[in-house]
Amino acid sequence: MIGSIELLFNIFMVLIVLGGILGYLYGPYWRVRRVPGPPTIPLVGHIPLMAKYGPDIFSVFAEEYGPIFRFHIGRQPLIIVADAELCREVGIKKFKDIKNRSIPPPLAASPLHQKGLFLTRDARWVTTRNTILSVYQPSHLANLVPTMQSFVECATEKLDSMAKVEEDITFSAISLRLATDVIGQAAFGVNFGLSKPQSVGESVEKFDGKDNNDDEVSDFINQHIYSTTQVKMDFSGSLSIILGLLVPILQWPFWQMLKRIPGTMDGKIEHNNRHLTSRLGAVVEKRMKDSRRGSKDFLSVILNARESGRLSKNVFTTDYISALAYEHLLAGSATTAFTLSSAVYLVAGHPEVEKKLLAEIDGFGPPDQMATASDLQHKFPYLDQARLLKFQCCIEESSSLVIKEAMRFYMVSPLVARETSRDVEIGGYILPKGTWVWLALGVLAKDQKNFPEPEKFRPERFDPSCKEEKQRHPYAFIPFGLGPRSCIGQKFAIQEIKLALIHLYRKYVFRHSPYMESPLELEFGIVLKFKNGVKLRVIKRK
Ligand code: HEM
Repeated sequence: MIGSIELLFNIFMVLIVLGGILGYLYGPYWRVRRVPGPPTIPLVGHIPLMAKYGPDIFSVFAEEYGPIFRFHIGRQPLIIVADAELCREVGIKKFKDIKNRSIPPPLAASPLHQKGLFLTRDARWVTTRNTILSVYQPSHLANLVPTMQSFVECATEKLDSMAKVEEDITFSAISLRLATDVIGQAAFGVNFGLSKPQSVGESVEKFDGKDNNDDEVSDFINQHIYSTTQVKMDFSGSLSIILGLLVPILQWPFWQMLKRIPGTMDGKIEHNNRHLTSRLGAVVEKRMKDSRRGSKDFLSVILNARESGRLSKNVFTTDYISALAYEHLLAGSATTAFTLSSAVYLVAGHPEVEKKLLAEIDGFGPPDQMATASDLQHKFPYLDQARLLKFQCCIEESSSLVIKEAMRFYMVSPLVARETSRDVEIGGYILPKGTWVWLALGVLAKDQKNFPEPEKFRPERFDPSCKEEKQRHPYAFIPFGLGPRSCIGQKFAIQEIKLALIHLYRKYVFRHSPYMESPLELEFGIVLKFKNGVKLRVIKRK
């Protein structure tokens, strides 16, 4: 009798444990099961498809399942929104119920990444965003033009000699160095010196307060690159990240264990991020002690606000400030560099676009005349359509036909993550609190309803006087996201890219390298990048 009670008890316990496991694995799916979606492989979901096809897979699923569908990263369902009007609903109309971002598994164990603006939530996000917004006001950005311009000149100084020897340049590497330097100066007030430090303005400071030692700088940049490239959404990441994708509950304990084991990928990531954090901490502390820091860079603006008593010192602790400054480096370098490289690559393959662009840039004035912020806005209709956009209330950012089309063609950030903070209805489905809702900006940009012949590079499709542009949904093209949570660095990035393009095309034109693959191969981590870089031949203009 006692034996059978024990047996029953054991069976009951096993059932409870099994029920718990099943509930844990299938609970998230169950809550959104009414949203259509492709069949999934238990445990792994659609991760293999993402690894194989990258974000293009979302266009295929959008055709099959409609504008809102389920996609599974391991056990975690993502509700993918692939329609301009529904994106407006998520990003703007229902913003108050969907204002935070979900934390993707690769970042779940990284305090460095989680303390930035991107992943902060609710009240902390509001305070932080409001504090740093001043750095992105037009007047502040206009003051940055000479700094950006001098970095552009330094970064492209060697092109003359490259043109003479007719060798390939890896343009994507040049643009990454340029974008990193620009954001280093604007965010930290530090010249990393990647684009040749000696000729850049007087505000140059030494990295970490030490001599501007090349090894120090390249170490820092390598750590930065390592830290960003480890953020992966497939099975090529560290063991704790893979567990985070499959069974998130195990990520934290495994991370705690694995990070202590030298030689493991987790150990390397921890070692790298610890160094990075301590370097950033050193920069922050040095600036804290500097009574004459001014308010030119982002770091100083936050420190000034903190000291003025406008911000709670508990909110802006050193580690949060370091994370914010670091995030700027992260968010501002790879994205801007990718966009600049894709624009130059695409123009190199389209002589008719190049011809128009050159005519406009040559018409601006003598080669040594530097464009001001106002020139950038008003004097480059093909490159810059600010004048025309003034009347378009829906697209708040002025940007160029060429840049816009390049951003549409290769959308660097094809997915934007959000999370519901209460039950909310989207597209006819009730999404419970805590649902991960991801906006598929990349799918919108290739939707032929809004962009006929989407595989053609045609900047004129953005001309405000053309039928295509007039008929397009106002939120069909949102490479910087939308609503209150849209990209804070949008104007900063566009200003830098415009300055770079004007400077480059005044002196050079570019052709595809015969050694480069066609079409370009892309890789997707958290943002898109070129798998093998962008290799070009540079030709000096007469
Ligand atoms: C071509 C360049 C860039 C692209 C395509 C881009 C794209 C994006 C996108 C799509 C988002 C998410 C928006 C949303 O959720 O609606 C975002 C957010 C963000 N970006 Fe950018 N970005 C670029 C450059 C920059 C630069 C230069 C900076 C910094 C100087 C920056 C800083 C940020 C930050 C801090 C956020 C989070 C904003 C928040 O949550 O309040 N980005 N970006």
